[in-house]
Amino acid sequence: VTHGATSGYGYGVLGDYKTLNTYYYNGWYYLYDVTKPMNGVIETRDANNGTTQGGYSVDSNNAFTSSGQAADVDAHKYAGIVYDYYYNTHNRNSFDNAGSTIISTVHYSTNYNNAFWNGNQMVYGDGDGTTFIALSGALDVVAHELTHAVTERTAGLIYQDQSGALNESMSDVFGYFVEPNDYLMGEDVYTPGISGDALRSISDPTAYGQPDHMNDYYYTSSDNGGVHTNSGIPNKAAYNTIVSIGKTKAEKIYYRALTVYLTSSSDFSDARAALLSSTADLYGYGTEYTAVENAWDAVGVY
Ligand SMILES: CCC(=O)Oc1c(C)cccc1C(=O)O
Ligand SMILES: [Ca+2]
Ligand SMILES: [Zn+2]
Repeated sequence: VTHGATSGYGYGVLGDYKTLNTYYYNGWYYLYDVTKPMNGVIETRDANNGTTQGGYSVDSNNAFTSSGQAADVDAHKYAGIVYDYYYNTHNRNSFDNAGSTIISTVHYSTNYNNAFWNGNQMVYGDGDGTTFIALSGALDVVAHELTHAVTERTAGLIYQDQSGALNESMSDVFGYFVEPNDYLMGEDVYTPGISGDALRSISDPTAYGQPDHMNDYYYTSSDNGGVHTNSGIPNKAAYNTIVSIGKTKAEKIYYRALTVYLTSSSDFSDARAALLSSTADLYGYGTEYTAVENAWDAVGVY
């Protein structure tokens, strides 16, 4: 065969075996997934500890089994899982709902305890080995980053103060919806030497220094007005909503709020209103509506 879709495999950041959608071309196998509907493509690249986009992640025998390939394996696999979540659950075709290619770059810089969406692609550091290991090794982190892209193309929540904290919260909340086995964020790649901890918790934001009530809103000029701190307040409201109406209904109202009602300057009170409008649209003014009111009352947002 000259070129085309192939099935490979590899080991992820935690040493776990996984199959991969790859592409054979001219003697090399690429982390390039063409199996998605509507021609959605997922491609994974390797910066090789530089700070450029890097070149395609390739392998000579379709077995991505070296330690240096683990971050590539997970970035690729998990981007595919997040694509599938948005398509299967919300009928959204990639972050722009137009099938744009989802690009990830791993091994960005050195000892880089960070992951981000740069406006065009996801970028993952390797961590310093103490605070983080390679950040693409956590599905909720990948979902968090790709949700920044979805938010950017929908509500466009400005990354500052309350709209910025909402931006962060949407990424954490969809990180939960994609990986609903716990209410923690980043636990799989955070502090390898400490078990049971996480970057954040949506069930108890205060466990990691975040407020869970407006009375404790953190006014600061750093971190774009504390967007990674104040996200605890809408995160707690989301947790309250999930516990009372269940994940299936909660993810529908959150997706509708993000894509229909929220705008770039929405604040926490606007988020409450957007979620109530979404709930009314989908389920009426019954128990679900009351549950969302109670969820936001409990965090002091009206
Ligand atoms: C859960 C993923 C996450 O929070 O990634 C970030 C990290 C690790 C550092 C700085 C910013 C971010 C982010 O994506 O907001
Ligand atoms: Ca998690
Ligand atoms: Zn974020």
